[in-house]
Amino acid sequence: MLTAILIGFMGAGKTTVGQALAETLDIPFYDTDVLIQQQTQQTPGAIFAQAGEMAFRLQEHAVLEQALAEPQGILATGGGIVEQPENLKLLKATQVPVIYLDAHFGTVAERLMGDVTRPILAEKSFRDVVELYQARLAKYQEVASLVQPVDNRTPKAIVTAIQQELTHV
Ligand SMILES: Nc1ncnc2c1ncn2[C@@H]1O[C@H](COP(=O)(O)OP(=O)(O)O)[C@@H](O)[C@H]1O
Ligand SMILES: O=C(O)C1=C[C@@H](OP(=O)(O)O)[C@@H](O)[C@H](O)C1
Ligand SMILES: [Mg+2]
Repeated sequence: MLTAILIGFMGAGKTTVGQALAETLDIPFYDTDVLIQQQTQQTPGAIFAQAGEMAFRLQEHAVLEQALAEPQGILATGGGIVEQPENLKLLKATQVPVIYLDAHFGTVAERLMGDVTRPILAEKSFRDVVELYQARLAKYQEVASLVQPVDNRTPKAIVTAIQQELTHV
């Protein structure tokens, strides 16, 4: 079984913290975006541009199911994992701790400013991104079994806090 699944908005640090946590625990690291890229030979940006968001979401659902079947590891998801009701069902049903990396909007906005690798940002106005953040917040909270605040904390400090939380699960 996986040790933890990280969820949260773009820029919360799921990929960064997930990788560091997997290294610390010496177990495999999986990231839905990387799995999609490996299986399609296309970046998320290219899939969004050529086939559209729904094609990306279908791939994302498929790799989530695959990753949930892995015998061990840490899984970082994409921020939009909560967009598909089927994914919400999977995340609620799993015995794997689902950790919400909780970042204030200001934190992610600062980190994502000027980012060209996230297609969702390219398509949306600032106002739309604020609305998306607000709409997704409830969904992250709905499926999370643990919440980890990440504002003004280093990835290392967050990894340590998650390790402590996991020992109490
Ligand atoms: N705790 C942190 N403190 C400072 N910068 C961070 C932290 N976590 C992530 N970052 C930076 O924020 C950006 C987004 O991180 P990333 O791990 O890609 O987030 P996500 O996978 O949630 O979209 C990267 O440039 C990363 O280096
Ligand atoms: O929030 C989203 O809809 C997305 C988040 C991205 O992952 P990160 O949350 O790791 O940036 C990536 O899956 C894709 O660009 C779509
Ligand atoms: Mg990521």
